[in-house]
Amino acid sequence: MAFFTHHITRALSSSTVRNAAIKHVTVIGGGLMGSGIAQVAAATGHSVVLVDTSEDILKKSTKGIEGSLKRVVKKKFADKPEAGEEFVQKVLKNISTSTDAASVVQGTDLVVEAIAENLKVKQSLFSTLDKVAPEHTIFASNTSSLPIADIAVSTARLDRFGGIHFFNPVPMMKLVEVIQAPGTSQETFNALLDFSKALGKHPVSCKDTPGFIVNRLLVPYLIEAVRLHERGHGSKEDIDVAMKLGAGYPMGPFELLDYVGLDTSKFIVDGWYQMEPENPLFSPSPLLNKLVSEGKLGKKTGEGFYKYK
Ligand SMILES: CCCCCCC[C@H](O)CC(=O)SCCNC(=O)CCNC(=O)[C@H](O)C(C)(C)COP(=O)([O-])OP(=O)([O-])OC[C@H]1O[C@@H](n2cnc3c(N)ncnc32)[C@H](O)[C@@H]1OP(=O)([O-])[O-]
Ligand SMILES: NC(=O)c1ccc[n+]([C@@H]2O[C@H](COP(=O)([O-])OP(=O)(O)OC[C@H]3O[C@@H](n4cnc5c(N)ncnc54)[C@H](O)[C@@H]3O)[C@@H](O)[C@H]2O)c1
Repeated sequence: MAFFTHHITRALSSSTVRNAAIKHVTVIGGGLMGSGIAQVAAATGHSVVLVDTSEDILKKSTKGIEGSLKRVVKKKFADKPEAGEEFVQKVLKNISTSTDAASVVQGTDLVVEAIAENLKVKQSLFSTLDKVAPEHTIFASNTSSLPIADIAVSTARLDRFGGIHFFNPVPMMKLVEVIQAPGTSQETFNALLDFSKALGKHPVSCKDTPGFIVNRLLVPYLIEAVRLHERGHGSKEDIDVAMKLGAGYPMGPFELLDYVGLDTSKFIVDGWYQMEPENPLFSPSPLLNKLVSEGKLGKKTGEGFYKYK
């Protein structure tokens, strides 16, 4: 069995990794992003514990990771399928799973949080973990749109708290935005940059500004595509084709929204509306709200703007 339930005792005690490179990583949230982050961390030799709320979800996460790894090795080990299979098994052995975050952070150097895009839920998680995680453990959020400082304030380790924003699909997307909040120490920031590089990613530095770099530009574009369609000015199919063939995007805006997840997209737009209520771009979108209320959350549920079944 490639995946095993986490045992609290670890071979390496927390004190031996103090000030050393990040080796043990706890990823909280085994959805689209957490699974991808766990996968690339394990594939680059880190020991990873992946945490979610139920064994059923974690089973789905591990199945997804295995499927994604197989896609990766199909290319990387095209001429050596046996070596590819060996690599998959080696990576899977680096990942254990747990439903109890507080009990597994003891030996961790870094906690990467990738749970729902909801400030209160993220604060509650970090506040709990702050009381049990070792002193040296760095906390980082993969939030798409929330200020890192607002999440960090739930802990007493502002200096060891930063942002690490990955892109979907994590195994394919090279970029990581590393965010230095006002309280983030230079040491923590450097550790997150080094960790991103160790994953084979290309980090860019970013201040704690809403949407960081990519989403500051991407969110207005995506939501404006929905508005354009809601106004009856273009079908979603034509808008998608237009942006792929006319602007060179790999996916059209509706395909990308489905790929990101409509629940996550709604969380982001609603959050920005609260932040900037005078900006009509972020006012509630009837179409987005309808799809989410119907449980049509995009590719992950089999239907969003498009059907995938
Ligand atoms: C309203 C507010 C919304 C805001 C949203 C913000 C969200 C967030 O904060 C930021 C983001 O992430 S923004 C989002 C940022 N993201 C973007 O913008 C993404 C834009 N899209 C793209 O870059 C491309 O379409 C893809 C790279 C996804 C797929 O490439 P493609 O060529 O179009 O199509 P293909 O034929 O399917 O795949 C080809 C091969 O790629 C490989 N592979 C693919 N997925 C894999 C995986 N999961 N695992 C492993 N491997 C994977 C595999 O080898 C596959 O070959 P296979 O033989 O089929 O196995
Ligand atoms: N989807 C994207 O394209 C994308 C890209 C970059 C960043 N993000 C951000 O990453 C985070 C996760 O997004 P996602 O798309 O992976 O969401 P998702 O819905 O696919 O997965 C979230 C997972 O977190 C789990 N979870 C929720 N509360 C939890 C808790 N208290 N403890 C443990 N697990 C918990 C859920 O069960 C679920 O499996 C969000 O903050 C989102 O904004 C998303």
